[in-house]
Amino acid sequence: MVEFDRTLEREPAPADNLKICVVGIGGGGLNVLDRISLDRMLDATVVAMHTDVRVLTHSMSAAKIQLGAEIMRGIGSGGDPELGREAAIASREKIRAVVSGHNMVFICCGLGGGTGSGAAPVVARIAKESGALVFVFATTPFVFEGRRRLKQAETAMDELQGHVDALILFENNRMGELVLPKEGIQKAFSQADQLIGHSLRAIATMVTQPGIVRMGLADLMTALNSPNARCLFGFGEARGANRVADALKRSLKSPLVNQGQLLQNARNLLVHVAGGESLTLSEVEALMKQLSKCVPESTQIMFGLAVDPRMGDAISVTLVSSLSAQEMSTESDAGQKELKQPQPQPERNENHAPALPFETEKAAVEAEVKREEAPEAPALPMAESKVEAEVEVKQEPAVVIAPVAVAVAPAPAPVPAPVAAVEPTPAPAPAPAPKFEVVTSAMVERDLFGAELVESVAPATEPKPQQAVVSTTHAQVRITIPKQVAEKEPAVEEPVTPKMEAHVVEPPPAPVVESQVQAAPVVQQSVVAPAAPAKSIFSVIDNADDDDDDEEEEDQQGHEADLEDSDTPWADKYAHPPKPAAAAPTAEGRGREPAMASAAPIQGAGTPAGFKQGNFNLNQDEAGRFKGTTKTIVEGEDLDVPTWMRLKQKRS
Ligand SMILES: Nc1nc2c(ncn2[C@@H]2O[C@H](COP(=O)(O)OP(=O)(O)OP(=O)(O)O)[C@@H](O)[C@H]2O)c(=O)[nH]1
Repeated sequence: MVEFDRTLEREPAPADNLKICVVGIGGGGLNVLDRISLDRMLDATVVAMHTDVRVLTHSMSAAKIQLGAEIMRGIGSGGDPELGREAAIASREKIRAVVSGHNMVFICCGLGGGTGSGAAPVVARIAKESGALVFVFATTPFVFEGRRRLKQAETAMDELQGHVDALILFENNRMGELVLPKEGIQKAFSQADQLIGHSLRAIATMVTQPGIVRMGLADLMTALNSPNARCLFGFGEARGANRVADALKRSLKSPLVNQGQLLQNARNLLVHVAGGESLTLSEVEALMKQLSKCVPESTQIMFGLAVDPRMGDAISVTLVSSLSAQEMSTESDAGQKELKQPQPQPERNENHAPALPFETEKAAVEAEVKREEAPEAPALPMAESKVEAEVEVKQEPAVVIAPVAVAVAPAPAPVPAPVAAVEPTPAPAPAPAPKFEVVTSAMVERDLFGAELVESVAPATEPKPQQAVVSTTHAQVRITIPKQVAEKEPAVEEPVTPKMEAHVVEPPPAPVVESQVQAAPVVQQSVVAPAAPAKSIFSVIDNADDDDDDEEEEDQQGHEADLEDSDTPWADKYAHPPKPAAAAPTAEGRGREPAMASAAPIQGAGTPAGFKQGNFNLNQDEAGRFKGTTKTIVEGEDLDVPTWMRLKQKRS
C-alpha cells in the first residue's frame, strides 16, 4: 500500500511563481508601457527608463530610472545610440537592482533612435546576467524615417541578438496597415503599441497560465529561435456563435503574419488557444483542423490550451513563429506582389483564409453576409465568393482593409455589372432638385438682402398669368423710380402697387409717361386729376361777380350770339344757379371747401367799418365812361337779372 501525505508541501512548478518585469526604454518603449498599463494587460513589475527626463516624467509607470542623469543632464540622446549606451552603462547598478529577482524580463523599445537602440542591449545584458529569460519586443523604423535610423536599428538588432532569448520585431511599416490611410499618425502608433502589448501579454500568458495542454518555455523558445529571427505574431479574439472561426481569421489577418502568407515557410508554429469554461473540445478540434490548412505539413505545430473563467464566452488564438530576416523580406515581397495582383479569390481562401471549407466558419460567414447585405448593398450582383471576400473586408476595418480590397475588387467582377446595378438606384427625380435648391438659396438671400436677390428667383418661379400685371407695374416703375432701382426690380414685386406709383408719378407727367400710362389708365386718371380740375359753376359766378362793367358788357356782346340758340338745359340751369349754401355738402364742393370758406369772409372782412353801399341812380348825370351811351337798364328792371338776359327779354 502506498501512503500519501496530503499535507505534504510540494515544490511549485516553475511557471506558477514566474516573476515578470516589463521594461520600457526610450520614447517608443514608454508608449508601449503606457498602453500595457492602461489596458491592465499584465501582472508584472513595470519600469520606465529614459535619458529624457521630461518624457520620463509623463510616464504612467510607478518605477522610473533616469538613464545617465549626470552625463546626459536630463536631455535625450538626440538620436545617438552611443550616448544612449553610455547613459545605460552609467546607470547599470540601478538597472540591475530593478531587474534582478525576476524570471522573465520583457524589454520594449523602438529601434532607430538613441536611447532605445543604445540602452536596450545594455539592459538586456544586465537582465541576462541576472539569470532571467529575456524577450525584447522592438519596433523597426518606418522607411520614411530615413536610412540613418534604419542603420542604427540594424546595429542595435545585432547587438541584442547576443544577449536575448528572443527578439520579437515589429515592423512599423507593416503595422501602418493596422489603420486606414486616412487615420492620423497618432492612431497608427497607438494601434501598433496595442499590438505589441497584446503579443507581450499573450507570450506571458502562454508560459505562466496553468493550462490543460501546457505550453512550456522550451516550446516558446523553439518557436522563436531562428537565427536573426523576426517574430511572426498573430492574435485574434472573438465571442459569440462563430467565435472559433472569427478568432482564427483575426489572428491570421495580423500584419505580422502578412495575412497568413508568412506562415508558409515557418518551421515552427506555436498556437495557443484560450477560452472560458464554455470552450468545447470540438471547437478546438475544428480550429486546429482549419489552421493546419494554412501551414505546410512540414511545419511543427506546438499547441497550448488554457481555460480561464475570466474570459467568459471569449476565445483567443495566439500564433507565434519566426523567420530569419532574409526569409521575412523575401516572403514579404512575394506576399506584397501577390496582394497587388488581381488575385483569384478562391485561391486566397484556400491557402490563407480559414473561411470556406470550414463548416462552422462557413455558417459564420453566411450570417455575416446577411448582416452586411441588409441595409447597404441592395442590388450588387456579386458572385458568392466575392460577397464573402467583401464580408471579410468589412468585418475588421482596423486590420488591413486596403490590401484585401485591392486584391479582390478587380478580379472577377465584370465592370458593367456593378454599374448597371448602381444606375437604377438614383431615381430620375433628382434632376430638377438642384434647381429648387438654387431657388431656395436665392430666396433665403432675398430674405437677407431684399428685392435685389429676388430677381434671380423670379424667372424660375413666377407663374405666367401674373406677368401681365407685373408688366404694367414694370412700365410704371421704369418711369418713376430711379433707374438703378427699376433695373433691379423688373418683374417680381407685384406688391409695388399702383397707389404708390400714383404718388410718384404726380409731379411731371412726361410724354413717355403718357404712353406708358396707357397700360394702366385708371390709375393715371386719378393721378392726373389735379391737373385738370372740373370747373364748378360757382367759380363762374364768382368770376362774373368780380368783373367790372366793361367786362360785363364785353361778355354781354360776346355771349349774345351764343345765346341765340342756347335753349339747352344747361342754359336753364345757368339761369337759375343754386345757392352757394346748397352746394357745400356735395362731393365736389367738399373738395373746394377751402376756397368757399375763404371767399365768404373776404366780403365782410375786407369791408371797412361803417361802409354803406349806395343805391344805383339811373338819373344821375355823371355816368362815368358810360355817359352819353344808351341806357340798357330802365326803371323798374330787375338788376339781379344779367344784362344779356335782360336784353334777350327786351327783344322778345
Ligand atoms: N510603434 C511605435 N513606434 C514608435 C513610437 N515612438 C517611436 N517609435 C519608433 O521608435 C523609433 C525610436 O524613437 P524613440 O523611441 O522616440 O527614440 P529614443 O529611443 O527615445 O531615442 P532618443 O529620443 O533619440 O533619445 C522611432 O524611429 C520610431 O520608428 C510609438 O509610440 N509607437
